[in-house]
Amino acid sequence: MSRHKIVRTMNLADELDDYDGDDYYEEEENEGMSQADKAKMADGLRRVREVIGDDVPTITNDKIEETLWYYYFDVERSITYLLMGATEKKKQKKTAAVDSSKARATFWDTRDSKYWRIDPRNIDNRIPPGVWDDIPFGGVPICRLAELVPPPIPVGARTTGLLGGSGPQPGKVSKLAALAKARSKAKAEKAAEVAGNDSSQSTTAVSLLNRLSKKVSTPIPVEAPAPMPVTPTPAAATEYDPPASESIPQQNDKIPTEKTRPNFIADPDSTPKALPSGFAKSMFGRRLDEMLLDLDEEIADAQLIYFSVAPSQKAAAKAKQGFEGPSPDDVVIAAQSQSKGLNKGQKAEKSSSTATTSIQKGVDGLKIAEPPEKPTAPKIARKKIDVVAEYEKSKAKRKENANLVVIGHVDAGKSTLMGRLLYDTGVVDERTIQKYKQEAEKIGKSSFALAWVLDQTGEERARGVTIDIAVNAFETEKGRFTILDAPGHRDFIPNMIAGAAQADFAVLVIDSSPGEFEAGFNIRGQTKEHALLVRSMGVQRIIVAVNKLDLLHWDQDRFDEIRQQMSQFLTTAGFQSKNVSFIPCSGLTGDNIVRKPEEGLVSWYSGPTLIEELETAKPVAKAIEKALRMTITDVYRGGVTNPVTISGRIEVGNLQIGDTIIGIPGDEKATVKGIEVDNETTEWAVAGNNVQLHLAGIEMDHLKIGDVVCHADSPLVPLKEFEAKILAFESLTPMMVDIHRGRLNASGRITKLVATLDKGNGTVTKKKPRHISPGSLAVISILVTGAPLPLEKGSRVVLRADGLTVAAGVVE
Ligand SMILES: Nc1nc2c(ncn2[C@@H]2O[C@H](COP(=O)(O)OP(=O)(O)OP(=O)(O)O)[C@@H](O)[C@H]2O)c(=O)[nH]1
Repeated sequence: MSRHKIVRTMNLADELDDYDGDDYYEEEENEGMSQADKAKMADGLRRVREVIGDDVPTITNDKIEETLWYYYFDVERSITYLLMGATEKKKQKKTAAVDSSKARATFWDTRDSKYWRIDPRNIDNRIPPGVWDDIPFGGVPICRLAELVPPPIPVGARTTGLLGGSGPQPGKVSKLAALAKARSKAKAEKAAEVAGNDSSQSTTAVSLLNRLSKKVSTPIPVEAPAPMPVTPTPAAATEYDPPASESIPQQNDKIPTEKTRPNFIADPDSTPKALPSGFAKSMFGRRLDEMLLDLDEEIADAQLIYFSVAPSQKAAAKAKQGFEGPSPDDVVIAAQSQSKGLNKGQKAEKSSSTATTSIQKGVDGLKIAEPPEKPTAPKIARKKIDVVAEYEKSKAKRKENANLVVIGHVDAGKSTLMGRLLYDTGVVDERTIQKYKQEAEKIGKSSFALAWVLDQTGEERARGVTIDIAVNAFETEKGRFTILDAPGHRDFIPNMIAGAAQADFAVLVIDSSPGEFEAGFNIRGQTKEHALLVRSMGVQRIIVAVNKLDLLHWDQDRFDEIRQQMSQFLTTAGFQSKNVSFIPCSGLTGDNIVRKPEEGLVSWYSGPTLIEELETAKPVAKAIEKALRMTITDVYRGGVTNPVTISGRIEVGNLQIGDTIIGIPGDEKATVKGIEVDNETTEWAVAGNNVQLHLAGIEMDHLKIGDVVCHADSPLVPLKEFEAKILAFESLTPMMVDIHRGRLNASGRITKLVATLDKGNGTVTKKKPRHISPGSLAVISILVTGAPLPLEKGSRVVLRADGLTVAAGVVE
């Protein structure tokens, strides 16, 4: 079954329930050699020795272990490499050539080992025959080696789910969020059960009946006890406050009011005695009271409440005992009022003086916890840097960062292609790929080894499907790129929207194999939906990677056919043809990604590789002098010295250390005490930078994913109702919609269809249309059903309904 078919047929709820997602991380976190690794190493060493023997002097145990480690304990490859190395050495002695290990050592020296990624043996063509036969990886030209940065902190949704933002999140939640919620609820319930949660036992009818029915196995003849008059005790009325569901009032019953509610505990003799329900009678009959006496008190008490019958004397007496004397709260309140009275010079009443003394004693030992003080913003010097001028000066020195979102239909090969890009640029090393390959093989998904570079969570790997945006970065001689690998599956489109909201340009991956391009391109496919969405989110430049051409023996006709159909569609979707390009490639084999193709494709294609095309795609100039706007993608503790750190991409404006900021819709201010751009500390940052801000004077709880960071003196004003210019993907009428802004989504309603517009010049073609047809440009009015959303003129929004993207556009 193809992977997307598996996805379609699987029950996500079950999958989520079954999966214990952290397996993959556990191993990652283990920096040293684990016991399992040690065992594998010992076994590998033994097996290599069995084949090679002990008589090759250059092959030491250390060498074998090093090789096994490098090939992730693959004995066969290690043997091939070691034997080839020995042969090489002999040759080198004769020719006095450079010692390969020396060359390797030099390479190591010149680079920070942390960033060392490329095996030089791939570069100088000394690859042992057969080593890579079944792995089409490697072969990175030396000119492509780049100084590489570790990926930035992954976006918050990896840990926090789809929703974020301050304030309530009313209305519908996405399917994934709902599943996650259900899963945690189930877990919590399970935990409560295990812990023997008394309160749930006493109020849960089912569990109670289960317990009772275990104790009472034989039915008992029915005879109802005589009804008792209700004698309410108003003084202690609040001690019993049954939930509405506990007793169903009979037709002539008066619903007990606050004053008339009975006091079971204070006076057992005056306890109201109602008739047991029919169900109770049939279960327990006349012996109901006696049975209650026999049961343990805890069950008896619960039974008392559930069946609304008289309490057992024993249970009531015990309960009464427990409530004799003042409660701890009473003690505190009495002491407080007494001390207040004393402060005012009032004399304490003589009759209560004894009690007061004992209360006072008790109070002396008590302390009322003060609410934690809000951290005060320390004075952080603001250097009054002219950020715009500094940015202009630094432009020549700095490599520009571009965010690229990778989009396309499910299974088009997005993650594999990006894994390949990261591998061939050296961000991911050979050993990691080998490890992924072996692990993927174990679960029958060996072709996903490269995709696992991006698909890091257990869920994603187990299912072979990208769920959330993965963030990675790589650098070339000309630029720095942040990859946002978006999920292709339609269930995870909200995550894809979050990625598109931060992108400068898009790489649209197309599976060129027969039937697959068509599946993605049809009305239910994601190729069109993704392309429309990114354009609606403001992305102007799109690179179409016509992928998996290796499966078609680099068929030029197929490439031309796809190019022709896609060009037509992308132009109608609003992309200018100068901003659209097509790259034939294979993520799996690596042809035309970083490495120029050597055969097949080369017979008819001489254009740029994907990476060359990326280097030409300059991000659009940002408004760095305008008011600061940055959507928070993560909030976390950045260490002891940085208790509150946020990350995100500055969309507009600039900021510097010492600035006072506010996260809208929250109202707490904070001071910026440190800034990191692409993991380097800096004093200022501008629009387009992916930043981490270390904050002072605020607590974590006051900032949420999805909040918009502004300068405190120019905050955004959240909107409850707004007009938006949108492109309709589906037919629109006044209807309920989910409003997506980046990673946030909230429920709303289209209240008015204001007008349809001419696509060419934006003039009004019809006022107050009765509906808006798919493909039309229109202005509509939207009401947010919950709390106002952090939106303003120019904010990009996407509207979804019933799992479909129905429109996208810009707030007017
Ligand atoms: N032959 C061939 N197979 C490929 C190529 N690229 C990807 N695949 C295979 O296609 C399958 C799906 O690849 P992924 O990279 O997971 O696809 P994806 O688009 O990221 O999937 P989602 O994120 O779940 O939508 C895997 O089995 C890959 O090995 C390619 O260029 N050639």
